[in-house]
Amino acid sequence: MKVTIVGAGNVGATCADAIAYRRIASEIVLLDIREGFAEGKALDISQTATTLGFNTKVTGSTNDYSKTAGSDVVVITSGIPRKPGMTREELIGINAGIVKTVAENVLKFSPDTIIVVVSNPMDTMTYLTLKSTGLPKNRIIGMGGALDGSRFKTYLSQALDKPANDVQGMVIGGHGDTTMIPLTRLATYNGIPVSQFLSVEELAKVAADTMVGGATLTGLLGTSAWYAPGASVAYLVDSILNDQKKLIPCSVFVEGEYGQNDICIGVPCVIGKNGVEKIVDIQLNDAEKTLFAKSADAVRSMNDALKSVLE
Ligand SMILES: NC(=O)C1=CN([C@@H]2O[C@H](COP(=O)(O)OP(=O)(O)OC[C@H]3O[C@@H](n4cnc5c(N)ncnc54)[C@H](O)[C@@H]3O)[C@@H](O)[C@H]2O)C=CC1
Ligand SMILES: O=C([O-])CC(=O)C(=O)O
Repeated sequence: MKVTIVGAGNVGATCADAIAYRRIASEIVLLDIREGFAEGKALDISQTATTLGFNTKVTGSTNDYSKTAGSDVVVITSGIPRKPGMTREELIGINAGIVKTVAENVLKFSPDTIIVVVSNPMDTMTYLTLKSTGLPKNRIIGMGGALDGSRFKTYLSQALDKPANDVQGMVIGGHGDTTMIPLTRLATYNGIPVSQFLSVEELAKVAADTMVGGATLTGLLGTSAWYAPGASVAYLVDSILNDQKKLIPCSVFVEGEYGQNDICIGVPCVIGKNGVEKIVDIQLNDAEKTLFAKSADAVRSMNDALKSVLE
């Protein structure tokens, strides 16, 4: 199975590293516009093969898409990341043009691929990819919910003082500082509602910390995060390539689900070899429904900014 990752920067290279190390694919191509950069990252990752014990072929390419031919999955991480004090939405002006061109180039050589969109603002870039390529909606997947969920579970585990892998939880809605919806009501510690252990105030703090999880890291690092994002992409790619049918919140095109139409937004999806195989309808309560509708309005209004790019 072949995976191409466009953008060999922090997230792209980390994701390639995780996919190789975890033996998720047999071949990885990293592509970047910076001369020699993707080749360098690929060579460095290749040289971990014997110490980490994988045989995945990892190669790099400077903007030569013919090397990506026949990819089963293409991950788009090309574009600029935010700096402290910025929102993801502020990246739209530069990233929209990059993502649109990259998607066009990728499809010339891998017409049957599934595209995973990572570049921010991710929900908007996912919608742009869907509209500009005209691909069926099951083959365009925005990655955000897997990462937001992993942050949510980390903050929950810290509040509970319990191991992270004993905690279950999900984040739906937009992948934005104000649009994310951590579903605290449904989060559990090994199946026991976390509300049995944490106060309303403690749960509200976990939710608030989760929502600004990316901004907190951007403030600490001076650019946005990459270890958890890269690992989250690998987790998603694994479910596609190995047909694991994991339930992962992803930004996908909705047609009536959760009461919304004509946007890409984070909803729980079964992810397998066909990409998005099912959107799972969770019974939200009234407060959650209101939050989801508000999140969808914000995501929709960002799509208006794409009009000139989509013309
Ligand atoms: N959806 C999510 O959960 C997350 C999204 N992101 C987003 O992912 C994107 C990448 O972030 P980083 O890797 O940290 O940035 P980075 O700056 O480290 O890497 C981006 C790479 O894209 C390359 N690039 C730019 N234009 C290109 C083009 N036309 N073709 C090929 N390559 C091109 C650059 O040369 C650079 O190497 C950002 O937009 C960031 O906001 C980051 C973390 C999580
Ligand atoms: O915060 C950012 O800009 C990058 C991102 O999407 C994340 O780490 O969640």
